[in-house]
Amino acid sequence: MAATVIDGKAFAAKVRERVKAHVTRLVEEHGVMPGLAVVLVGENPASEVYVRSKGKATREAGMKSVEHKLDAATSEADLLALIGELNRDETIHGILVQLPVPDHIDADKVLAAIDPAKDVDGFHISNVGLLGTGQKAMVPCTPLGCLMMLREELGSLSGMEAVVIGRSNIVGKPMAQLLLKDSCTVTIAHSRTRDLPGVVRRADIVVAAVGRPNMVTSEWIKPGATVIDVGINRIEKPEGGTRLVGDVDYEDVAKVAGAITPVPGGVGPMTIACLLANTVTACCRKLGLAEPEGLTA
Ligand SMILES: Nc1nc(=O)c2c([nH]1)NC[C@@H]1CN(c3ccc(C(=O)N[C@@H](CCC(=O)O)C(=O)O)cc3)C=[N+]21
Ligand SMILES: [Mg+2]
Repeated sequence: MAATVIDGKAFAAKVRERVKAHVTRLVEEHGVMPGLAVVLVGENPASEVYVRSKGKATREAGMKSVEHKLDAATSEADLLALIGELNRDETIHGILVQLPVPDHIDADKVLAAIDPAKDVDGFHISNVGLLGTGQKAMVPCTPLGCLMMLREELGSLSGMEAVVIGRSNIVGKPMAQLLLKDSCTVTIAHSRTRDLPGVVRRADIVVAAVGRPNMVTSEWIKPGATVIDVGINRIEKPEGGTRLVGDVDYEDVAKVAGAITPVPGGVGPMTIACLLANTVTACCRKLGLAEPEGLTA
């Protein structure tokens, strides 16, 4: 039986509608328009595409969108000064500094300078610590989007075996925390894991976030498992040009999985929807309002 395709694009559209409804309420009942600032340092064509689509999605949701494009030679001090201004700006509820930043800038220092309450990426150590101790945090957008899709597809995740492939601070580790919070038995596997296929074969839920095109194949997958593909790899096509593929060999894995996310059209659109969701959440928290329904973990 062929796997169910988890339509991230369609689900993201639903989340964005929810975001829009909350934004309308915030504007009409509280006179506050949530604002998101995205900061991009240097020229990277892929990053510029993401920044543009984030800005467009933000405006479509009825929110304020501010983009700061800084020269690649911008000093760390100037970037920190801009973050300070955005921290103090009452019209800005969310701040995202697009990663990676150029080598002469210390990313950890930059992330630590963002007001944790405005840290819509959830990368500040204070949010990392809050999430890790089960407290109210800002949750990183990609793992949050993956969790929303898993809950939508599977209902309760309680007791399930989850294997996260990849141990990055932006996906693997926070993903594992969220799955643990939903009472999964969680394994974080990575490049040094012995018998990676054998470990992944135990999983009811597989989240692949390694950055290796088509690495996960059908022999790794327990029949019926739910597979979330976080990879976004641009590869050369034999006939010229490039195409986007995930970390999962989609055609192959779809033959045995119960459900699978495509690339593109899976995790990517959900990441952007969750960025908007986090901006609304940050705004609601600042105003002392209840957590916005359907937008948090
Ligand atoms: N501080 C920070 N936060 C981020 O969240 C962040 C970042 N830095 N740096 C770059 C990555 C990348 N990223 C993506 C978001 C959406 C898609 C997306 O919507 N992708 C579409 C396809 C887009 C295309 O065709 O290129 C899809 O998967 O369907 C992709 C990638 C967020 N990132
Ligand atoms: Mg790794």
